Amino acid sequence: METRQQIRSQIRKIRRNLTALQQTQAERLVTRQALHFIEQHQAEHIALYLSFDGEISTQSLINALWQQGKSVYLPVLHPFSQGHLLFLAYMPTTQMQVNAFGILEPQLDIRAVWPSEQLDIIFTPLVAFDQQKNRLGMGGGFYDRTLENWQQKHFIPVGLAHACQQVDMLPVESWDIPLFDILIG
Ligand SMILES: Nc1nc2c(c(=O)[nH]1)N(C=O)[C@@H](CNc1ccc(C(=O)N[C@@H](CCC(=O)O)C(=O)O)cc1)CN2
Ligand SMILES: Nc1ncnc2c1ncn2[C@@H]1O[C@H](COP(=O)(O)OP(=O)(O)OP(=O)(O)O)[C@@H](O)[C@H]1O
Repeated sequence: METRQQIRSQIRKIRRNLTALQQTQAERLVTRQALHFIEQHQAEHIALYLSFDGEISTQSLINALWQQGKSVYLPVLHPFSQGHLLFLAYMPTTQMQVNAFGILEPQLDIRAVWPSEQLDIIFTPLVAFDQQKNRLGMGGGFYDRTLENWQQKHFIPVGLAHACQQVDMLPVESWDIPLFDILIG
């Protein structure tokens, strides 16, 4: 069995090599599915992420949600609680900055912090997933911590991924949290 680190680097490489056309088509497919999922669940407060490293793009989904008047949130690396995320409101006017991983995130503003318990859906990035909806991320454990015991919380965690990110079986660790669903572009 391959190690988590081997799977990460393999899939990240494949993902980075998707063509612009493949990326655009996947974005269109996943946006349609996500809008349908949001409508089904009557979700109003929705956490997304800004794509990097070949991740399926969330840009057209975010634009559609803004048009519908939904509230969109993005993850921000917690300033002192290492390995934890905060979720901040994201609007077209939000001031952005580049974080330690080179990903754009809202500038920390206490007034924009939204408790994860009050989110309806958390759409998560992921590197690899399997049929059991196990999720392998970038390796920081950020979403594992956020999603801990999600069944007892209000929000639903849903992964967004390219089809090429699916693997037969992920080696699972005790802290890994299976997702409610994964939408494949
Ligand atoms: N778009 C997006 N945003 C996200 C995540 C994500 O996976 N995707 N995260 C999900 O958790 C958090 C950031 N987690 C990350 C963890 C590791 C690396 C990373 O690139 N690590 C480098 C080496 C480490 C370094 O540069 O210090 C690498 O593996 O090449 C990036 C993001 C929060 N925001
Ligand atoms: N709920 C948790 N509580 C404490 N530590 C955790 C928790 N979840 C994960 N960790 C720690 O975080 C580290 C990274 O975990 P893992 O490799 O599963 O991250 P990942 O799922 O790939 O990343 P991410 O969730 O950020 O996308 C592990 O060393 C693990 O010990």
